[in-house]
Amino acid sequence: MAPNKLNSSGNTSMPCSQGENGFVSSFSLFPEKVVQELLQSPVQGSDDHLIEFSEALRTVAKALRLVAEGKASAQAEATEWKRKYELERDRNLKFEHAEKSCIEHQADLDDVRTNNPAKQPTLCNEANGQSEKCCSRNGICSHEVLRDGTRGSDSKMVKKASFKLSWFSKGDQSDQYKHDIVSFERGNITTAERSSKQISLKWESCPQTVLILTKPNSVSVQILCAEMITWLRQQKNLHIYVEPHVRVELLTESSYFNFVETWNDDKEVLRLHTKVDLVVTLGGDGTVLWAASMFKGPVPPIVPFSLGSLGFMTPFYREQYKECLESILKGPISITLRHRLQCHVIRDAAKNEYETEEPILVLNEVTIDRGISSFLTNLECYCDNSFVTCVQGDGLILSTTSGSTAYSLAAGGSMVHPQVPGILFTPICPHSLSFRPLIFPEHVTLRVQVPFNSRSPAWASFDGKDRKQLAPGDALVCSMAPWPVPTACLDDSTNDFLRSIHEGLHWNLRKTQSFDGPRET
Ligand SMILES: NC(=O)c1ccc[n+]([C@@H]2O[C@H](COP(=O)([O-])OP(=O)(O)OC[C@H]3O[C@@H](n4cnc5c(N)ncnc54)[C@H](O)[C@@H]3O)[C@@H](O)[C@H]2O)c1
Ligand SMILES: Nc1ncnc2c1ncn2[C@@H]1O[C@H](COP(=O)(O)OP(=O)(O)OP(=O)(O)O)[C@@H](O)[C@H]1O
Repeated sequence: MAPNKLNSSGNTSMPCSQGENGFVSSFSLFPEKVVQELLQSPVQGSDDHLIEFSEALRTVAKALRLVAEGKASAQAEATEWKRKYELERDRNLKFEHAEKSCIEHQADLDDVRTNNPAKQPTLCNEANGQSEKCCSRNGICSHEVLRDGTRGSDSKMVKKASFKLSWFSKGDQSDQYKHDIVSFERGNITTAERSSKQISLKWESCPQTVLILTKPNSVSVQILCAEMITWLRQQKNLHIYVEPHVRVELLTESSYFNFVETWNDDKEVLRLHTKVDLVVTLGGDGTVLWAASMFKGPVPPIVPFSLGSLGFMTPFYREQYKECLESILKGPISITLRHRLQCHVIRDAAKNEYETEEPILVLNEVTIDRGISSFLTNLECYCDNSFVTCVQGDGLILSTTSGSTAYSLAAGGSMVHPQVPGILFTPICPHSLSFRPLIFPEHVTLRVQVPFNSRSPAWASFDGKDRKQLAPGDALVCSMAPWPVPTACLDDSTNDFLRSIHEGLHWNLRKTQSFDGPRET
């Protein structure tokens, strides 16, 4: 440390510094009297005195240095605390902001769900630089995935295509959404004019990436898949994704398919919705279910081609795949937003309701049944914490309206138009003469609990797969998922639905009574 210099008046200029936040002068650390004595006492001529004085100065300097160092570290600590505080404060501000916008967004969603016309959102679309309100609860926020561009196989940056969803009704030119809740004018409660709300998807930028999913172990499907990929690449210059095993099959056939892309692990599957503009399924209903199960969040529009057996949800014919795809890629597309159920298994050992296993999304239904046990199931059911009933029989089906024509139908449930938002509550062979199926509104949360006095465990299965055992005390909680599956219509939601129950299930098909016969008198 540099020796202290005497200033012009013989005073020692002691080290002191003004730090950025008011670091005090060193002198104020000592009693005024001592400092004055030190500074006033003139340096005596005698060596002893000089030595004594310089010793005293050294001691003071050391003390000051210690103080300064102590102050500095205290200062550094204070600065560090201040930095941490500012970081925490910024984080809290961000969180509050996010929470506030989430509350606003939820309010928007609630407004949408209560069909508040003033709040009808139109989907976001950053492609043309407009930042509009967020999408509806049942829509797909195309802007949410637009941010991620990806590199195509030719290493060109591929942006996700943007699109807009709108409601339109055939007769009415405007696509304004008509609110269909009751309105109250002059004391008369009336239901607003209902409009056929067919949902339409309009591309705002060209789709560039297609994922093709195929039913396994089918030669005819493999042949069509190779042909369709070749056409999409040569005529439309699209990026194509397939499942890993399909890419291996294609390359075995010809190295031409080297441009086809795939993924390496489940983490990449979770990001698929940020890359894929359109999904094409080649198979039956199970392939559509398989396609939906690959998306744990937003689902790109799905174009199901019928190459299965029944094909209830697969309206497109393989023979006209070129015309179909031309029209789909050009748009607009009539789509059916097929609601999904989000299921959580809550184990008895869980500490609280939020400690659940990974949520499972189903497009058809979740069933809770007796499995291989020969005993009746005994399931306690609640709707929003209100007791509903106790199911004693083979089990219970909680189904979407899309799944109303699947297992639920076989168990005696009603067939419901897939655009109707609701949850079907259908018992499987109930041992009771009075148990009729129910349909709940889409906003409820259903809970199925295995009571502790149940003679055997129950089993849950999701779209017919992934069976999980439910021990006494375990529960399954189910509610509407926020991400529906948008499937393209050949005509529109209603005509496609009617065609599938007529052609697929031969609903109410009977010989017509002959004209001749007794007459009314
Ligand atoms: N007793 C039954 O009817 C029964 C039993 C088990 C599963 N299923 C259904 O099978 C579905 C799984 O289908 P998969 O193809 O993976 O298995 P799968 O191959 O066993 O097909 C079962 C049948 O259900 C039909 N199906 C599937 N979803 C349908 C829907 N939404 N509407 C009308 N029919 C539909 C399929 O076309 C198929 O013919 C389950 O979600 C369940 O609904 C039905
Ligand atoms: N890409 C896939 N990977 C693995 N399994 C699949 C895939 N696609 C379909 N599956 C399964 O293969 C089975 C048969 O598929 P799918 O249901 O489409 O054909 P299908 O039964 O002949 O037709 P349908 O369901 O219309 O009667 C289903 O259980 C389905 O879950």
